[in-house]
Amino acid sequence: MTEQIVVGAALLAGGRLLAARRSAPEELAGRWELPGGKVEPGEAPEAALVRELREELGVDAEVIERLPGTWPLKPPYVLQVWTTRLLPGSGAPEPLQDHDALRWLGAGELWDVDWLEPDVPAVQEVAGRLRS
Ligand SMILES: Nc1nc2c([nH]c(=O)n2[C@H]2C[C@H](O)[C@@H](COP(=O)(O)OP(=O)(O)OP(=O)(O)O)O2)c(=O)[nH]1
Repeated sequence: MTEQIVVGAALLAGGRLLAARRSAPEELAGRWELPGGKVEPGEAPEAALVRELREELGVDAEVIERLPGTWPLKPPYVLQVWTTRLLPGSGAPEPLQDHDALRWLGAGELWDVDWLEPDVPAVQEVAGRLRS
């Protein structure tokens, strides 16, 4: 089966990471993730990220760089993560779609939320960057 990419955004601002709490489906609701979603056919992953951030959070963002790693989700999906930042003039993120809460987490707060398991290595990678 061909892998299908789910893109996740490590949205960074002022040394903090944005975490989003899923509102659906039932088995994922209440768990925290990096905002993002499925790449559409013919779409570049970076473009999918920008689109998903606009749809889900109402923000204008840009992609900075890919975090090393590809993490398995429910087949055929795999998670890949990019650091991103808000563009000047963007509004603040709001939980418009798929989420019912957002939190900006500082370096010492990254593990205060119940991340979906596949996100844990990505958040560890971000943790190293926020400390340095
Ligand atoms: N967006 C996102 N999804 C994640 C993460 N970690 C993780 O296990 N997932 C899972 C949850 C979902 O089963 C799947 C992504 O689906 P999604 O519902 O976010 O995708 P989408 O916005 O494109 O929605 P749809 O087209 O299916 O309605 O990957 C993560 O950090 N971000």
